[in-house]
Amino acid sequence: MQNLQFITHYTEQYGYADAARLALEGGCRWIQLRMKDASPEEWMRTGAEVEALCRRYGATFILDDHVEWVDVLHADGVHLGKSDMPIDEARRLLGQDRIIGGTANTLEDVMLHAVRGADYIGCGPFRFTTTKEKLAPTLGLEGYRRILDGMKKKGISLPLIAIGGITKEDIPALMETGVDGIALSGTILRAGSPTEETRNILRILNVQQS
Ligand SMILES: Cc1ncc(COP(=O)(O)OP(=O)(O)O)c(N)n1
Ligand SMILES: Cc1ncsc1CCOP(=O)(O)O
Ligand SMILES: [Mg+2]
Repeated sequence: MQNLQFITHYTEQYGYADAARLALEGGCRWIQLRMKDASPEEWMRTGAEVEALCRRYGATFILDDHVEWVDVLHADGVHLGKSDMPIDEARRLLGQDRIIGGTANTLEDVMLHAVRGADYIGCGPFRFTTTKEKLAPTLGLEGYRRILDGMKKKGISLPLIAIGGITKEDIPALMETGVDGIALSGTILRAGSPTEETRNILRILNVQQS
């Protein structure tokens, strides 16, 4: 599993597919297409575009929320939160070969996802972010330490990626907590060059993991 997931977000400067392309050009190989409030037509059009980009770069392509479009858009999987389809139901529909990620804010969330058959956990938010509305309580570094320690004690070894308001400067300390990777949107999209920023972030991540 990759240690950097880029999550699309619409900005004045970049559309969803442009954002994905910039992250891919910078070396990211795990893209989540997240388009809150997009119409089914936009999902089909942009989803096809991002799928083609991911294939060209050999990247993993997952959808936010929409289990029903994983097959249609030839996605590799889906990311599901608390108000989305339960992971065990998605697993029954998608089979063992698709990737299913689950959102967690507590150890209890992680335990439920583990029992229901998630492949990885998106755990956060690390800190406040404007990219998502209705945020769960922020975790900070201590929150990740606590959850990872609980997972160890329970014998849960699912990959856990940190998410929410993460900046480049946060990466060393976050990786020190033992998380397996990070998911980013704003930090990459706000950079002068999202492609160069992605490259720099991957460099920091890979130094941390070597
Ligand atoms: C990697 C990752 N982690 C968490 C989330 C949040 O998912 P969810 O709680 O369903 O919220 P929305 O993204 O659907 O607004 C995520 N998308 N990706
Ligand atoms: C989708 C999501 N879930 C929790 S925080 C978040 C947004 C992450 O984006 P950013 O890196 O811009 O804070
Ligand atoms: Mg969701």
